[in-house]
Amino acid sequence: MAAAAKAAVVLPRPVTFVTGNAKKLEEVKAIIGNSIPFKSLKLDLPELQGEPEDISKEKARLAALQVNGPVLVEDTCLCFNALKGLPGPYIKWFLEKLGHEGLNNLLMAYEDKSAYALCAFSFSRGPGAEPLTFLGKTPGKIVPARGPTDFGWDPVFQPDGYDQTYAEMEKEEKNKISHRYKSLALVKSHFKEAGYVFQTDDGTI
Ligand SMILES: O=c1[nH]cnc2c1ncn2[C@@H]1O[C@H](COP(=O)(O)OP(=O)(O)O)[C@@H](O)[C@H]1O
Ligand SMILES: [Mg+2]
Repeated sequence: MAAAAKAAVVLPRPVTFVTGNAKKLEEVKAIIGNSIPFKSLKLDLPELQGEPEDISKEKARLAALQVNGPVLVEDTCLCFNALKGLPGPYIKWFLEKLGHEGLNNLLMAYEDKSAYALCAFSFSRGPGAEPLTFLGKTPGKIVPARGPTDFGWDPVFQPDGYDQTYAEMEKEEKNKISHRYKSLALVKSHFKEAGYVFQTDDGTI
């Protein structure tokens, strides 16, 4: 006989994906599709300093309190191996201040141009619940900017095994190999395994 079924965890409403970044939202929509019922909320949450996983978890705790329900948040790092993982979680400010050329210049003194993109999604079932974190990592290298400049450091990151930068790739192609795709694949399997049940607004399940 099969093991006794676990009681389903009922979530009071769809998961809210909290982000202030429209481009991230676009990718998350494309990758998640209909597999997880979610809506989005545009909110730029403060970020703790520290390790990527801890930053993401803390963001989820804050978001769950603000939304008063289940939330999904993410934090993305771009880590240069020659710089022992920096800029990492601080890439947003490095990019803002230095631009694509400045990011390349940071590596001028090093032969090693390798880097990795790291995405940390965290899911919290609600206020007070310990968030779960899912990490997705895509290795590549830092190159002089090529391609459209509409999303962050996409033009300077060339994933291993490709001649194109993230920016030059078709969106569907990026979404099949990206750090965000890999992290969301783990989120999706977690949802599948946990078998969450979503309560709709009118109280029915
Ligand atoms: O997949 C990506 N490609 C290129 N740039 C990205 C990607 N994901 C995030 N970024 C950029 O990297 C930085 C990561 O910062 P963070 O994850 O804190 O973003 P957010 O605060 O805008 O949500 C931001 O500048 C963001 O625009
Ligand atoms: Mg960040």
